[in-house]
Amino acid sequence: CPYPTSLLHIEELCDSIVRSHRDTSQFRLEELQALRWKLFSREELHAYQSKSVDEMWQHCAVRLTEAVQYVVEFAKRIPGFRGLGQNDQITLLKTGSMEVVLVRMSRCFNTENSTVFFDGKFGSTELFKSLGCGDLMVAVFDFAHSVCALRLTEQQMALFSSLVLINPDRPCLEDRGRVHRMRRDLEVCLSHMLRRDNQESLQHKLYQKVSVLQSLCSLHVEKLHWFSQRYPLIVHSVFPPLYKELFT
Ligand SMILES: CNC(=O)[C@@H]1CCCN1C(=O)c1ccc(Cl)c(COc2cccc3c(C(F)(F)F)cc(C)nc23)c1Cl
Repeated sequence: CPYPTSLLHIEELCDSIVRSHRDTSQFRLEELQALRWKLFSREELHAYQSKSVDEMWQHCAVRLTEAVQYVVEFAKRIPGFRGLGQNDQITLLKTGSMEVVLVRMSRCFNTENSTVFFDGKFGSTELFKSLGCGDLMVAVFDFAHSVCALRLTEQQMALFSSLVLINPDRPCLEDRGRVHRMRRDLEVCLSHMLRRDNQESLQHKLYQKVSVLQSLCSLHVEKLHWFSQRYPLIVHSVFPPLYKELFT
């Protein structure tokens, strides 16, 4: 059959996704590099650790919601996303936005001391002790570390993020075929870019990361559910509406 997607279309698609990622990445790499040795003092660490569970969850939820909003903006700029039905857009974001937040967290991770950028400085898992879910934090840090180890360029990160979002296997999609066609074009983009970067070996590593992400995020949703059971008021009153819409 004729090659359905012209090379020009693929190059344009790559460029627009890289541009969207750059315009919606919340923190510029240069900023994060400049701050990477700004660590929390023992007093600051102690202050976070003495916060109550609900206070710390609330603190994180505000940041995660802000990050999700940047991911929503990124998704809206992926060519074809706005052409999907409203329900399918919500379905893809409901399940994929936290996964992209996780992928993006790797940009804010310092593998030399296993710290992540949070509240303006870099902190270790110790910082999140009062959340009461050490296993989730260890999993979040390990994943960020493993993505960091791939040393993705911003272009590769952009395409990887779009592949995480445009997933035709998500449950209850109405027009699965349309998502599948978008996904196929993005896969052609990624392999085109990796060939150009002479890094084809990265392809299967990235697809492996996608499956790790899905298991990790089901753990997250489970934790979030546990938290909303224990602190229903917080989730229903304080959690910003988008967060509630996407994660409850
Ligand atoms: C540069 N900073 C960042 O990128 C992140 C994302 C947006 C803002 N932000 C942080 O400040 C941040 C950085 C690192 C960490 Cl470990 C955290 C805490 O992360 C979480 C605490 C509670 C629940 C989390 C859940 C759960 F369970 F809700 F799905 C899921 C994810 C993935 N992270 C959770 C946060 Cl909130």
